[in-house]
Amino acid sequence: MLEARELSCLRGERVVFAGRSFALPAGAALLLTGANGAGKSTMLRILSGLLRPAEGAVLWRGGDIAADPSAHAMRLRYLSHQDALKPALTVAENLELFAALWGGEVEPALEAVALAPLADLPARVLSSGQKRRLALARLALAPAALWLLDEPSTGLDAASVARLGPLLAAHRAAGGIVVAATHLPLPLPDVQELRL
Ligand SMILES: Nc1ncnc2c1ncn2[C@@H]1O[C@H](COP(=O)(O)OP(=O)(O)OP(=O)(O)O)[C@@H](O)[C@H]1O
Repeated sequence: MLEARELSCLRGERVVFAGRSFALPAGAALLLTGANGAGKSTMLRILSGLLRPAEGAVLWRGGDIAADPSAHAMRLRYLSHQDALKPALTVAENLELFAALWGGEVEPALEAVALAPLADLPARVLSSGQKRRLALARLALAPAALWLLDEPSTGLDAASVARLGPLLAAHRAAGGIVVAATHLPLPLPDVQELRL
């Protein structure tokens, strides 16, 4: 369903990676691993369609994602390094912004990341791990075929990492695909690895 075909990426004059290919069927998961600067975040940006590869193509169900970027944007959830929260809005209001775009219920999404008790706090007072959990709550709002996750568990305590397990499993059981860049273990069984 998601295919990377002979992807190469240049940053400035430097080749970050070249000739990388993989194919992921419905329900599959891929871990992007490698040293700092190896190109994990860059690969996620290419898979999201935000960055064009120097060579190669990303295909969804056999069609180049570059042919219809807005259709690709609609099918994905891209969680970058930044949590992209509005600090003055409450925890619930931050999620309502995304619910207005994608649909879904705010309360169960907050419960999925154990943030329901903090729903009325302004996002600016959250700890860094709580901010990450609020970003992750977007995944629980409404289904999307492709999750691209950049270091999803950074800053999370052990219980919060464990809570990612059922979220990821439910997404994959419904045919969703996950690609995650990480240095840390994730609760993601039956996962392929691409070392960059
Ligand atoms: N906008 C840019 N202009 C030039 N070089 C860039 C740019 N963005 C990233 N790079 C370079 O591309 C390479 C890959 O960066 P990337 O962020 O993808 O690495 P990473 O594997 O995610 O690293 P980390 O483990 O530190 O998060 C790095 O050498 C980085 O300096």
